[in-house]
Formats: sequence, C-alpha cells, structure tokens
Amino acid sequence: MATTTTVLHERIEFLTLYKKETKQSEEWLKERKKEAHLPDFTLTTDELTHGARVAWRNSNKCIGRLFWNSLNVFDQRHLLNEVEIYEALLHHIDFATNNGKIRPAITLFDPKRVRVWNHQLIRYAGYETDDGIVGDSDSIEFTKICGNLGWQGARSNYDVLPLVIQVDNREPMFFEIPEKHVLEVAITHPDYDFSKLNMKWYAVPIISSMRFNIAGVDFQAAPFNGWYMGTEIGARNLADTYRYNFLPKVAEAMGLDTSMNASLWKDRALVELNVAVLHSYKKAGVSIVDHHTAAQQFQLFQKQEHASNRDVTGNWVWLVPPLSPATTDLYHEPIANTIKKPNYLYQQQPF
Ligand code: HEM
Ligand SMILES: N=C(Nc1cccc(CNC[C@@H]2CCCN2)c1)c1cccs1
Repeated sequence: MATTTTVLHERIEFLTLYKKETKQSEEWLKERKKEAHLPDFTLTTDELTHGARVAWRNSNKCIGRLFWNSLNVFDQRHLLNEVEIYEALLHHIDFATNNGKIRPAITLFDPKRVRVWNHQLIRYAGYETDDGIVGDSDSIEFTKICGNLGWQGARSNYDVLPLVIQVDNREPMFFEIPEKHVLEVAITHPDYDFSKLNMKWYAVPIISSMRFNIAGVDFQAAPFNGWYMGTEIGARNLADTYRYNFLPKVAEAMGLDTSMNASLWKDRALVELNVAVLHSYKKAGVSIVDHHTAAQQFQLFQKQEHASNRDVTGNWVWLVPPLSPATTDLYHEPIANTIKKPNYLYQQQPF
C-alpha cells in the first residue's frame, strides 16, 4: 500500500519524539526520516520499546502511569505460527506473574497478521443457564465463541477461558492455559468469615483486546499487563449486580440489616469487600494497589511530567476510583482529555 501522507506524517512525528526523548543525533534523525519514506519502513525494537512506554504514559484512563518508563517490552513480530504465539503468551503470563511480584509487560506480535480474540489473557467464562448466570457475565458472548470452536467449560463460576489465536484469516485456534500458569487469590477478610462465599479472583490483568497505535501502525495483538487496583475487583468485578453480585451475601455474612437503604448496608458491605481484596492479595504476596495510594502515585506522575515539561492528559471519569472517589485529590482537579500518540486504543471486535 502506498505510504499515505497521514501515515508518513505520523512516522515523522514519532521519529522526532523518539529522537528528542532518547537523545539521538540530528544526523540519525535525518537518515531515519529518509527511511520513513520507503514502503518497507519498519520500526526497530528500540523504537517500539520506547513507543510502548510512551503509549502507556499517554493512556488517559490509566491511574497507574507513574511507572510508565519501566514497562517490559517483548518484540515477537516474527512469530506467525499459532502454537509459537501460544507459547509466547504463556511466557508473558509467567514473566508478568513472577510468583506474585507482578512485572508490567507488553508483547508485540505482527501488526497485521496476528489477532488474539480474548479480552484479557486470563478471564473467567460466563454462561446463561435456566437458573440464571454462572461465572462472569462480561464473558458470555466470548464463551459461546469458544464453544463454537470446540471448547468445553466445566460450567463453574471460575472457568479460565482458553486463549483464542488467529493468524492471517485462518480459522482461529483455541489453547487451554494449564493451571500452573494461572495464579489466583482466595478472598478472605481479616475479621469477618467470608469463607462460605467462595470468592476468588486471578492475580494478573492482561488486556489483549486493544490496539497499540504507533507511527501510523496498529498492532492489533499487543497484550499488556500491570497489577490490579483493589477497587477493580472489590467495587466492580465482584460487586456489580450484573457481574458476580456478592454485596448481598457479604452483607449477610456481616449480619447487616439489608431491609432499608438508609442503613447504608450496601456501602458497609462494599468497604469490607474491598478491605478483604487488599488483605487477601497482600497475604498471598500478589502485587495490588489501594485506590488512595494509586491516586497519590498519579499525583507524583503529574509532578514528574511537569518537571519534564510535558502536559498530563487524562479522562477524569475513568481516573476517579469507584469507591470513595471524593477522598482522592484527583476528584477535585480538572484534567484535559486530549488524545496523544502513540497510545492504546479500542478496535473492532474480531467476532
Ligand atoms: C502497573 C499497574 C497499573 C495499574 C494499577 C493500572 C490501573 C488502571 C486502572 C484501575 C484502569 C481503569 C480500568 C477499568 O476501570 O476498567 C486502567 C486503565 C488503563 N490502563 Fe492502566 N494500570 C497499570 C498499568 C498499565 C499498563 C502497564 C498499561 C499499558 C502498557 C496500562 C494501560 C491502560 C489503558 C490503555 C487503560 C484504559 C483501558 C480502557 O480504555 O478500557 N495500564 N489502568
Ligand atoms: N489494572 C488493570 N486494569 C485494567 C486496565 C485496562 C482495562 C481494564 C478492563 N477495563 C474494562 C472493564 C470492563 C468494563 C469497565 N472496566 C482493566 C490493568 C490491566 C492491564 C494493565 S493494567
């Protein structure tokens, strides 16, 4: 495909940013800009490494950006066989998990020819049954796709979905993730007995459904992980009525009066569920951050960026935590939602 002017412009824009931030010479930029005009122009691993870190720095909905410059980047653009890609995904899971001391990482596959159909590499299946929803309702559609490909789930509340990998436009292939690769945390409370609720969650969130956009190229398969902020699990995944809906059971285990709103039983249950999540991950030695610490870290990120003469952009609605938002300074400050490149963006679902 001929290099359109926009792609050329985006290539030159990125090379100029890269030159400035990694202190390349004027000579280097002059030569590299000439190469940017060639149809077979490809980014180097070093350019991709810095670009993936800058894309994290530019992610407006992310509260965890303080550590943007320590992202681990794996360049796997050469892999074009589903089995080798599966093995690279297992390596990412193991590297990131690191027995609980989670390491933020991203793996980059061939931008045009590889697609991972999962929303996250590790996620629970969801089923619509005659007695209601089993598992994670967010996964119902993808679970059906896996079924159509021949996958059989145990139909429990916590079936780990298979990896679904597509190369070129071949039929996607699914691969089970062996249990030894999946670290999970049982959710218990330091004071209350939540054991009968059988709550648990997986250790490492690895987003595999977004595109990494850099220098006019879209990497459709670029799974990236960090660690969780406790509220994601305790205030949304396990709490939302249309997800695991545990608040009524938590309130019961706490002996709360759930007959009237004004007892604020839902709020009390919510706080203690989030206490339990943070307590359990800490006890299991799995990295996690509470929303107060995360908000303070984001403030430090803003300070650091200003010291580097960069404006900080953000999406206020996503940045404020879903539990006690107004107790964070973030809530009381405006922030511009300008979209910078490179970045991580949404893309059309492959199914
Ligand atoms: C290191 C620990 C990290 C923490 C604690 C963290 C925290 C978060 C949280 C809480 C959200 C909102 C998610 C939601 O409400 O569903 C988020 C969004 C996001 N994060 Fe981070 N993050 C971390 C690392 C990363 C890394 C390594 C990347 C990419 C390299 C990243 C890129 C993003 C993006 C693109 C979004 C927006 C997702 C969307 O639009 O749906 N984050 N982050
Ligand atoms: N802690 C994390 N949480 C996170 C980050 C990006 C996206 C998501 C998933 N967001 C989608 C869900 C589902 C609807 C609203 N939230 C979670 C990370 C995941 C990968 C790197 S950090």
